[in-house]
Amino acid sequence: MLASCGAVKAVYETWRRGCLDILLHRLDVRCANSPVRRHVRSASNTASVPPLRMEDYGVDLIRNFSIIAHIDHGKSTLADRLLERTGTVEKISGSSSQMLDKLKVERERGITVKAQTVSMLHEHNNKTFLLNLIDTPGHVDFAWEVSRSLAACQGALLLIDATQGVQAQTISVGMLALEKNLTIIPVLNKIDLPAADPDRMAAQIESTFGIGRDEILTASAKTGAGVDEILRAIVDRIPPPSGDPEAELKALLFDSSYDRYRGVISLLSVQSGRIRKGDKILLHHTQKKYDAVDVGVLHPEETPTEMLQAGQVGYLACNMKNSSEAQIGDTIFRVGESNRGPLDGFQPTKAMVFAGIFPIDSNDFPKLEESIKRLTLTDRSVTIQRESSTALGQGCRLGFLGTLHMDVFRQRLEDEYDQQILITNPTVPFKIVYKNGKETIISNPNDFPDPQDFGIGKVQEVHEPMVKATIILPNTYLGGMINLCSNHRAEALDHVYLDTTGDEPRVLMTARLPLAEIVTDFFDKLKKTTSGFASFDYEDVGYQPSDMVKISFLLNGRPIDSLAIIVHRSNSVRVGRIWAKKLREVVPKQLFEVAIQAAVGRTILARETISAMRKDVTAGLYGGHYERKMKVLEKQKAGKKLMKRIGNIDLPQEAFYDILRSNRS
Ligand SMILES: Nc1nc2c(ncn2[C@@H]2O[C@H](COP(=O)(O)OP(=O)(O)OP(=O)(O)O)[C@@H](O)[C@H]2O)c(=O)[nH]1
Repeated sequence: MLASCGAVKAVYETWRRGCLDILLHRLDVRCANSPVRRHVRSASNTASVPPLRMEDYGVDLIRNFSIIAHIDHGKSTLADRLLERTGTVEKISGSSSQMLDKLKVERERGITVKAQTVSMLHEHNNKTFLLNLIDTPGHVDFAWEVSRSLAACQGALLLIDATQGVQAQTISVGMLALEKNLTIIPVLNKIDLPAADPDRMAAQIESTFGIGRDEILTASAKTGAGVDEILRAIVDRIPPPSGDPEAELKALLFDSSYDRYRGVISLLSVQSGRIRKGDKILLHHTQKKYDAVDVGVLHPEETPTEMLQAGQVGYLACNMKNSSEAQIGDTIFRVGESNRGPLDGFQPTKAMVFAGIFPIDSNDFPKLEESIKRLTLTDRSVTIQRESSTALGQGCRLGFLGTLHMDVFRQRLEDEYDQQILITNPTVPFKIVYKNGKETIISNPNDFPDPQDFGIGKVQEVHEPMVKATIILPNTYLGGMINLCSNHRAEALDHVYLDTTGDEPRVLMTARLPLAEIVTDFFDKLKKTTSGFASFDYEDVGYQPSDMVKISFLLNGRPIDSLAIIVHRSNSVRVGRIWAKKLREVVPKQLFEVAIQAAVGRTILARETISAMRKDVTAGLYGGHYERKMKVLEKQKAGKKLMKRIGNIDLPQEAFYDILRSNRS
């Protein structure tokens, strides 16, 4: 982990600007002089270092692969070892470890949220191979990143912690790789740990994926043991990409980022033909034309090359100023060629969790909106819509792939854009089915129909999104977990034993759960119930009718729109009471009595009362110093700016902050 936030920000900015010498110096990455290492260079000293000749790497010398695994099983650490062992960088240590986790949020939380690409050169049987590695996130919320990355690969290292074995995400990412017909190389990692049990874990891999034990490698990404065998397996087992460099250009745009000087930088995987610096290119989706100003590979930083050809993965800068023009999954053609048969793109992402984001000071909305737009350039899975609230002013309603995704986005807004924000309670998208057959999806509780719209009104019913949850846990915790799921409206609970060897058999449990139940405190409860020994994954399985209601919270009869929530009717009284109590703690006393109510339509579920503040009868009796009085008045005025008015009640911004935070924790 880097020493301080400032240092991380500076390094990150430097990296973005392409001041590579400075970055390499800071990361303590130095070049060595071996024939392969001579390319460990910086873009700024290309005069002294021979450029990479991409034409030397025909498809038979290319291997495109990804590392996939459950969270924390060691992907980024293994990526570091591969970078070292191939001489792409010199020894990685201390602050520069987990080189591919570049974002501050990744370094602080120790998780990968953004897939990264890096090209390495590797000598094998007297030939130099070009290995393109795509490091992917492990958490379910970032499965879209994994899926996109796999589209540019022919093989995947499926990493499994030899002390923990197969976990929920091992299954989901492994299955994703199998679906995409990738060659899987299973690797049991962390064999240096005394608790490692490679034989037992190999049996799990065999029973889960049907992969023979003789195909399973063992390694320690920490010590470097087994890394040479992994490199050998990458070259020997993963098939080279197909594609004819002499054919017309077709390249898949699989990721993009924004550089404030050069505009959009796209990552592409060339499927056929060549793309050269200076080429005139065409993007299929927008039919817009650009000049390829710079092409190259990430080695590990941007290294310009003359061209990229079939089978290769690299970056492209083409003076694209508007990031929405770089559609992820789009095909890049060359102007003047037939431009037929665009490549299969990607399934668009589906936001599973929505929340409103508001500036602490309403005057900061334009800055906040700009920052959100910039940040979404590096994370295209976020959806944005403007939203305005009587309580919180102008803001944006954003859609995320999950609650961790939402939290990471919030942290990136704070870290990278210095924004101070309020974020409302997450809500899932509900489907409103009308009697005339129409359907709408709502992502904001304030759009939920009123109770009178049901029954004889125009609304037929409400549907909520469901997920199929997969939980892997030691047998001891099975009873507790079944209870937890049942308390969260789970259906179709089932379980099978993954293995029956060892002291503690492990169970794979499945259940159908409402998504709304897992976006609140489910993960915390799951951790507590299983002492942190369970792993959890879920997939979307569509909508089903459900008896949902909207709870509004009122202050002296006036609703606070930003606090409204949608819950299942069976939970409404309990949730209404808890929230009314929490509100009582954060709403300051006024000169009059304040009634806090939780209500579904006109039905009051809970009420709390804040008694009136006693008037200070001595106020004004003592003259005091004029300047001091003015100072106090000025201070109050500044404070008032951050106050939000609900009816005749002034609420400090912190009250919203506290209540919204307490509901997330
Ligand atoms: N003892 C030991 N520790 C390891 C090994 N590989 C990784 N670790 C440690 O395991 C933890 C997680 O490693 P990461 O490389 O961040 O795991 P990851 O899979 O990239 O994690 P995400 O990006 O969050 O999915 C870190 O503390 C590593 O130092 C290993 O072979 N042996």
